[in-house]
Amino acid sequence: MSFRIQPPAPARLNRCQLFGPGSRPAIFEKMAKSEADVINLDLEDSVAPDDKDQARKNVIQAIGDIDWGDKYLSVRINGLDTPWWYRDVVDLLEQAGERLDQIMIPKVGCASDVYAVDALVSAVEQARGRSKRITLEVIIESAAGICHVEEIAAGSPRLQAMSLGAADFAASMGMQTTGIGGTQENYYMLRDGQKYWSDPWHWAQAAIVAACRTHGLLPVDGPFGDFSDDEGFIAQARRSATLGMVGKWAIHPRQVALANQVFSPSPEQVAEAREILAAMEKAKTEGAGATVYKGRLVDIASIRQAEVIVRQAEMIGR
Ligand SMILES: CC(C)(COP(=O)(O)OP(=O)(O)OC[C@H]1O[C@@H](n2cnc3c(N)ncnc32)[C@H](O)[C@@H]1OP(=O)(O)O)[C@@H](O)C(=O)NCCC(=O)NCCSC(=O)C[C@H](O)C(=O)O
Ligand SMILES: [Mg+2]
Repeated sequence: MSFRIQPPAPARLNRCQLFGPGSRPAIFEKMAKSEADVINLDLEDSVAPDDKDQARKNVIQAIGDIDWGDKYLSVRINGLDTPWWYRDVVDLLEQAGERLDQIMIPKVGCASDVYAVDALVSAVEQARGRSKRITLEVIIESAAGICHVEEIAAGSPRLQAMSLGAADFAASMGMQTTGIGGTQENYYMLRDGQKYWSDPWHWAQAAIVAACRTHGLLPVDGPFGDFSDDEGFIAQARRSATLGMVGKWAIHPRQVALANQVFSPSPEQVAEAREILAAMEKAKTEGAGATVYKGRLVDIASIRQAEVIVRQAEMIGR
């Protein structure tokens, strides 16, 4: 281990982030009643330009009016290349109540983007005497974003989470795709005439997970566009969970339960992790740093792996 100890990510559940357009207030109550851990009210790409001002007003009102329970409440502002983002930040922090937890910044390309929003948030918080410190989440969804992912992850002490936005990422990279996330028809290896599909999102996800883990942030997988394809969503989510991501976006309510299921360790996984910890505890009393569990080696690194799963289980009360 480096002399610098890896900081822990915020200890809160982030298995599913349910999105809804700020221009569609009729669904806000339904979002609040969902099983999602995080709610993202959107002012960005799901809102048409002519609706931006009204969407902002809807969101500000809903933050105060709706009972959001114990959900982490986040608002996605417009990108820093638009004329709307500063007004989003200022109006949210001047007019929305203290129930707001987080601002999500889309299309972040460098650490200065995070700095700019942090500076504005800090000024308005101070001027208005807001007592709750707003946290930030960023979306990596451009070539610049992935190139600068580590400096972005270190960009502000307010940062708690980082998501991959597969749609804008694909566009920025010039990828020949139209589907949002999941298997891409033309991304395959050929052997003996058989196609073996690979995962074009893998490397970007791994880069995001590494940057997040280095700086104590929650790495999150973004949208899966085909909300009629439950199996495809689950497969994508399982790959993300295996790589170390803690959750995934839902762009339709039917995806919420799927994400919660994948990003909650199964009873079998939890039992096995606890058995490994017990086996290592016994090995320790016998003066050993390694032992055999179900015919395979477990050692001190296995303790750290098992602890990841036990920590997840404890957060969901298992
Ligand atoms: C995708 C949708 C437009 C579909 O809406 P709709 O046609 O109303 O769906 P259904 O008829 O199947 O709805 C069934 C019931 O569920 C309610 N509903 C719909 N959506 C939501 C929601 N998001 N949260 C809660 N409840 C919802 C309907 O009202 C129906 O209720 P009832 O009549 O009582 O049965 C819509 O789901 C939607 O707008 N989704 C969110 C889109 C969004 O926010 N997109 C932005 C995030 S993705 C992105 O930006 C890309 C990313 O940045 C990247 O680059 O990758
Ligand atoms: Mg996007």
